[in-house]
Amino acid sequence: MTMLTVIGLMSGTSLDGVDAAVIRTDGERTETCGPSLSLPYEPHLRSRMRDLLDRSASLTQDDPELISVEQLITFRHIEAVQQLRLIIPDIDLIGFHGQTILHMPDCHRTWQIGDAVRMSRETGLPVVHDFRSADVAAGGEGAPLVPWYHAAILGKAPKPLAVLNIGGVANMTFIGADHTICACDTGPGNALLDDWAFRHTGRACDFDGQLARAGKVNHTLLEQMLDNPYFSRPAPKSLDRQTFISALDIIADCTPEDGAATLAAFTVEAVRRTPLPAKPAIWYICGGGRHNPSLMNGLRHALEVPVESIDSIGWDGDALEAQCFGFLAVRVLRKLPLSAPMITGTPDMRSGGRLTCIGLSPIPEWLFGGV
Ligand SMILES: Nc1ncnc2c1ncn2[C@@H]1O[C@H](COP(=O)(O)OP(=O)(O)OP(=O)(O)O)[C@@H](O)[C@H]1O
Ligand SMILES: CC(=O)N[C@H]1[C@@H]2OC[C@@H](O2)[C@@H](O)[C@@H]1O[C@H](C)C(=O)O
Repeated sequence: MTMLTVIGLMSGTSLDGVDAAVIRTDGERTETCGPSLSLPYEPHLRSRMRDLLDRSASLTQDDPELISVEQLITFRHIEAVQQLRLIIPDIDLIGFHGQTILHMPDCHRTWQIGDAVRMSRETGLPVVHDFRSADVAAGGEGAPLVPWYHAAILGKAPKPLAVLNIGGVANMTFIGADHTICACDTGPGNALLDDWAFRHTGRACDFDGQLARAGKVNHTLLEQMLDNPYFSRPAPKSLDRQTFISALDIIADCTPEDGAATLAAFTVEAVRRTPLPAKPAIWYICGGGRHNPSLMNGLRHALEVPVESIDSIGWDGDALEAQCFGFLAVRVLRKLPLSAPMITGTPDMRSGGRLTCIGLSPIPEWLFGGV
């Protein structure tokens, strides 16, 4: 199979910025991972994105604020591509996830913003995007999609294992001794903690878990948060960033420290309660939440098996999601599955994603000829 050099781009539910990574892959194997970077969104843009999330269910495509925010985040993604191309000029393809502003798989709706036409025009590269729509249209959860990548990169690691990505929302991939996969969103990741920290400290997150460490978990309020059928529902299942936003009301009267401790415990306890086919021998943690010692210590205590950063086995836990959307972009070109019953809950395996290619001349043979 032809190996392509791809830039993967992810703007996650933390709303913190764009993660971008170069990967050389054929959509089944990864030959090398190149440089990666993160470009933060400036605080005003973050707050405009938050406002959009609050009214996303009633937004229309022609909403002027939506269009304006979409252009700003697209511009930031283009900057990320330009910076990576200064290091690796020869790029074949871009995998552009965009920013999720709404995720309602029960209504067959999921919505990622990001202007793929502009991305293709300004970079002169083919762009794969809209990774989730075909899946929800087919009755799937539309997320998580990263298990394909976890399975590819951890093929040789001893099983059973689990990978936990702590982004705005947290999601896990379980890979059994027989290599079967089970995957789902576990519950909140950092998003609630970020919102709480911002409200009380003006900082974008509970930096190094300092607030949570200084507080006490309020177990009564924690149980109230966990009193939700989501946590006993079997996988596959997925979440919108805002699903558990009422937790912030539940802890409204807590001190900033106790509120943060209780939210960190919420993230951890949701992972502990996730129904799994077997107990993993080890959990590998990726995503920004692994930088928060309150979350990592909580997980180590709750899961009773080794809990390690995925960096400990040579992967960059901050770049993994961006690499994943580079990997998935090649799967889209090759029409390999993005959906599967055990991952997103579709009735069968199927491909997805869309290709946008503006003004490319000549069109490379591998693009439509099959890679
Ligand atoms: N030093 C740190 N201390 C505490 N939290 C941290 C630290 N560094 C990063 N984080 C957390 O990680 C978050 C960013 O994580 P990440 O980049 O994985 O999110 P994301 O890309 O939005 O993920 P997803 O797409 O999975 O939702 C920040 O919003 C913050 O909460
Ligand atoms: C709808 C959506 O954007 N979901 C994201 C989000 O962020 C984490 C979690 O919720 C996960 O389900 C997914 O992202 C990862 C990259 C995925 O699809 O695997």
